[in-house]
Parts: sequence; structure tokens; C-alpha cells
Amino acid sequence: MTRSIRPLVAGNWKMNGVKADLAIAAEAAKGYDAALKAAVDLAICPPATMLYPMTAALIGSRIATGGQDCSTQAAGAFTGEIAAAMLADAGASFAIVGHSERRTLHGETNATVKAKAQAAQTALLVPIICVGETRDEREAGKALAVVKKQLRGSIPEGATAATLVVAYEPVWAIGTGLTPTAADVAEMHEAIRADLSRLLGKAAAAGVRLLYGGSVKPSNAVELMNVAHVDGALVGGASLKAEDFLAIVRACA
Ligand SMILES: O=C[C@H](O)COP(=O)(O)O
Repeated sequence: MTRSIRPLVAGNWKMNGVKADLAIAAEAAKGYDAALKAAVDLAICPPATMLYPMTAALIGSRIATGGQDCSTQAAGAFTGEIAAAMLADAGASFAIVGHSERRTLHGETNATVKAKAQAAQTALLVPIICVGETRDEREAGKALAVVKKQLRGSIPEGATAATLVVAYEPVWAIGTGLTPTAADVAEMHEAIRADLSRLLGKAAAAGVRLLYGGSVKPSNAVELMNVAHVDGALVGGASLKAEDFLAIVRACA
């Protein structure tokens, strides 16, 4: 497939990983050969405790790192929070914001997600803004409307192709082994691109990387990564196994 946008594969380790698991990142770096480097960008988003050692371990590999969340605030009395600038200081280039696990388990609204994305951009991190519908919303025929509302509420004004990544992650596909059909992914990604055009202007929207996430694995990656307007993947479970992660990266090349 000829791509007009350089794809990105980002691994979201979620709440998994201790120092010993740096070996997984090292193995991924070993397999990220010259041909893959020429074709696909790669990032790993470990737990915050591992950002600094992982970034250090990956120096020279051209694999970027990212946080899994960031605070809306820059600094101050916010116990337990991590500012975007702290992630950047630890070596991160990206910050996932608005993941459905944050939206659902921590009650994050579109306004919160937008503030986090803005905070990330201020710290010169690229936010990976997650959107996606629930099973009930899809079955009720509301998937496109739900995602459109999330996009409009979560994306900072003035974002450009260089300062924004969007990840479409149907909530019902995350960690379940279920995936939408290629046709459903195509319909959603085309709608997201069109909506970004309205929000950011056609030129900016044309270059924003739109990732698909939700049960991406080696067995379905080729099909999903070859859907129009899919510019890479946000990978959960499969990113914890270097061999599987690399197979997904190869599917994007
Ligand atoms: O951020 C990653 C997504 O939640 C996908 O997770 P999964 O690949 O384990 O389904």
C-alpha cells in the first residue's frame, strides 16, 4: 500500500511493566531494522515510572516514548498527578490522553481531555487523543455521532498535523479480541478525517495521523493497517510481546 502519511505504531503498556521488562523494549529495538525505520515511526508508552529508564535504554534506537496520561495542570498541589512537562523531562515525546479507561474509570470528560491535550502541546509533547464508541452506542447506530462529539470536544484549536495524533478505539474492541469490520473502520476513519478538516482546515487534517486501536494483533494487523485513512495503530496487549509488536509494525510498512 502506498501511504501519503508516515505511519505510527504506539504501544500502550497500560499498568504493566517493571524494570525487568526493559528487555521487551530492547528486543523491539533490535527488530526495528533499517527497512522498518525508513517506513514506520514507533513509540512505547510505559507506566510513568519507567519513562526515564526506557527512554535512556532506547537512545539510538529511534523508538520514541510517551506517557499514558498527563495532568491538565502545569505544576502545584495536585497529589499523584504528573504534569506534561514532567513527562517531557523524563524523555517522552507523546502523551496518550482521553483513553477510554481514563474516560470511564476516572470520569474524564471531553473538556478534561481537551485541557490535557493542550497541556501536552504546551510541553511540546504530541497528544494521542483517543475517541471511540461503546458497544451499546454502536448497536444503536450512534457510533459516528458519538465519535464526532468526542472529537469536537477534545481537540485543541490550532492543532496541526505535527502536533496531534488521533486514535480511534472502539471501547468494545479494547482487550476483548473483537474488532470492527474493515468497512466499519474505513467508514469511521473517513468520517474522522472529514471532521478534522472542518475543525482544523483541510491541509492540517490531511496530515494528522489516525491510529486504529482495539485488539490489534499480528493476525489482523495487515487487514486493519491497510484500511484507507488508517495511519498506524495504538496497541495494548500485543505491545507487551516484542515479536507481536514488531509483526504489527511490519504490517504498517
Ligand atoms: O491503548 C490501547 C488500547 O486500549 C488497545 O488495547 P488492546 O490492544 O489490548 O485491545
